[in-house]
Amino acid sequence: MDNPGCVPDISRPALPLLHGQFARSLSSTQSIASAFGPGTSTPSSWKASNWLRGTPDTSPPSSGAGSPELKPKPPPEDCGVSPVLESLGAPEVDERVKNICFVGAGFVGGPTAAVIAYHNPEIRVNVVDLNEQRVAAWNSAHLPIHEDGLLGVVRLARDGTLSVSISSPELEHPVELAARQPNLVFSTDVVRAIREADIVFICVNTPTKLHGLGAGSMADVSAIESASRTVAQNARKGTIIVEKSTVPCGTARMIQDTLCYHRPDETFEVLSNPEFLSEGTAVENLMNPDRILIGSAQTLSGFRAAAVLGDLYAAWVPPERIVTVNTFSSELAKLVANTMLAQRISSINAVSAICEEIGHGADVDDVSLAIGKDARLGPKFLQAGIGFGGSCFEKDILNLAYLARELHLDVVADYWLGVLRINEYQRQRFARKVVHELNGSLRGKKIAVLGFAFKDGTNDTRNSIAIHIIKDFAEEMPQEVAIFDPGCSSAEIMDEVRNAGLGPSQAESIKICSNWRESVQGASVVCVLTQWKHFRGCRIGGPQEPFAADSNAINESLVRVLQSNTTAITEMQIRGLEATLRGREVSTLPEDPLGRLKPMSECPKDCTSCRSDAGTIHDADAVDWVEVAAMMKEPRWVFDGRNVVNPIELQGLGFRVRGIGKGPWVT
Ligand SMILES: NC(=O)C1=CN([C@@H]2O[C@H](COP(=O)(O)OP(=O)(O)OC[C@H]3O[C@@H](n4cnc5c(N)ncnc54)[C@H](O)[C@@H]3O)[C@@H](O)[C@H]2O)C=CC1
Ligand SMILES: O=C(O)[C@H]1O[C@H](OP(=O)(O)OP(=O)(O)OC[C@H]2O[C@@H](n3ccc(=O)[nH]c3=O)[C@H](O)[C@@H]2O)[C@H](O)[C@@H](O)[C@@H]1O
Repeated sequence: MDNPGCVPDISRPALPLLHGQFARSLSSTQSIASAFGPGTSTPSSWKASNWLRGTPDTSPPSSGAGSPELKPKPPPEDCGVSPVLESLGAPEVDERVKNICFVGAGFVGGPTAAVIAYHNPEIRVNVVDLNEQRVAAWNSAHLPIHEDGLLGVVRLARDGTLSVSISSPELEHPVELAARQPNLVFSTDVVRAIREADIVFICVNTPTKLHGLGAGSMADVSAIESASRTVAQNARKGTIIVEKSTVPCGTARMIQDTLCYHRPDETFEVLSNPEFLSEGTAVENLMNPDRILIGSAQTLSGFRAAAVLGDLYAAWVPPERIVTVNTFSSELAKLVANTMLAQRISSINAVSAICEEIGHGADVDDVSLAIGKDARLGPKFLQAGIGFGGSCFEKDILNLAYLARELHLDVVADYWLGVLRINEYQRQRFARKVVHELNGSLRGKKIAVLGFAFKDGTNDTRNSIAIHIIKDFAEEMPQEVAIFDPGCSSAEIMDEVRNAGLGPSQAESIKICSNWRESVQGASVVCVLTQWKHFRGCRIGGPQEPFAADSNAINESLVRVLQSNTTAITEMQIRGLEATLRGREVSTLPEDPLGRLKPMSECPKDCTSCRSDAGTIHDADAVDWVEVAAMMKEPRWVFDGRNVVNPIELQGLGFRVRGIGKGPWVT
């Protein structure tokens, strides 16, 4: 289509052009100055990106709407992003981003929007979703996602705060912290939110395709297509579009095509800004990200858009952690990051199989410890277990392998698919060994399953390894499989069980318990399938983690800020202050030591979420293995699929314990 308004984008070649065209494009970390050749400075007459709608601006970079004076600056010399951002300048004050929109209020959209809103109090953040129930939950006291610290962040940005007076021995006199206005809004009004936005983040789901071409391996981008269409039809001129979802390489180009089709006379910048948070630690990851990756077209307006997006993050992320590359590299990097993390898990799980067979005390945890000390390998993601679950690793590996196949790189595709083969092998091995140790039959036996979520710290049950293992157990016709998970509601677990394709009699044997006692009572075997710390035991196990307060004194620079100008204080500084107070005042409410949060409105009397929350156990309900020993049938088998229990101590209590990668299974 003849489309003069569409900016040519060298970062979005069609797949067949990948090699040639990319080789000719700018190198990913090239600064804008070098793009114009040696000795050439950034031209002052370049066309500003459309969102600015004004005269080109070459002033120094903005300090971010939410952090006027206190942002860590200047960036170090080796910073990956600063040359680009510095050379581009910042928008005029009255042209700064005022309104952003997240399309998709899921595991990524909700928490990411909340943290951006939290750190940018002057920007209105609209989060929209087609799912009314989900939106209603985001507007209530019962968020649809259980993540440590999320409710506090959401309440603060969504409801605003009270003004508070702070007194402390370090301060000469009490200081007033002004009330904060609400700036986070959840709604189903997708069109309106898009119309009002300067930046639109697309955070919709991208599962693996289930039907038709590429079924079982290709990503289903229909939600991206639909969201992009709505954006293309409604976005204001010059709105920056950001793909936050994990997508196949080339999706930014597809979004750009949709925009060009609907708005042929206008230009829009499409950025890739993949998310790297892990569930269970989402708030911590968003507050302290290893990096923020921004992929843009390697054009002036592409760099400019990247700088505008980077500025949102610069409110709390140190500039050297904001990395800019081209769009395609960014899309690919996300798939590669997940694939390589999964590859590490499969590698250590492959080692665990060797340890189990080799005997002589070989222990996979010792191997992890030993190799993790090598700085080149590092200690993370070396925990052997029953395999990785969750909604992303498998689909992203399939996505990368599909790309390799499309490019006729079959050996490469097979290499990555090996990661999935080991994952499946690992969980099948676990289920088979349980049956084998129980004399080859589960008939008439009760199996207690502790843990259903795909990992601890989350209520996400999507693609959990547990359901596959439970299915294998159910096929052995046991008397009962009694599942307990401290983070998931019965309804969530039941949904997964229903979708697992079990026959009626197998499904009948499955029971979901509201506490661990119910699950282990009369069981012949306990299988630990999620690494919840509750399962380590309340009377045994490792030492309690110390309270993580950095310092017990309010540092001098904070005292200066508090005493001179509390309007300049950032949420990051208030967090530091709160951590200090928490360490000092153990009696104060831990989540809100300054008392800034507004009281929440009461739920209706018949609130079902209140009822199911009441059934959720907390730290006080850690499993008591001494009690378990008295409740189980002998010989009291424990199969620890996550290596969370202390086998020596449990053996001392009369259990027969089998862990992952710990010596021969058959004694
Ligand atoms: N779950 C995770 O921990 C991570 C996920 N990702 C990626 O982020 C993306 C989103 O993942 P999740 O948040 O887990 O998915 P999700 O399924 O929890 O949320 C997606 C939301 O988008 C909504 N939606 C779909 N189409 C829409 C439309 N046209 N308009 C408005 N709303 C629409 C759905 O109703 C749903 O609530 C995926 O690509 C995923 O791979 C990336 C990093 C971490
Ligand atoms: O794109 C995504 O969705 C996200 O996928 C993963 O995050 P997540 O799946 O939430 O959780 P992980 O902590 O990575 O755990 C995934 C699975 O691997 C398992 N795992 C993890 C680490 C380990 O050492 N061993 C191990 O078996 C976990 O139990 C879990 O089942 C990545 O860690 C995130 O960086 C990424 O953003």
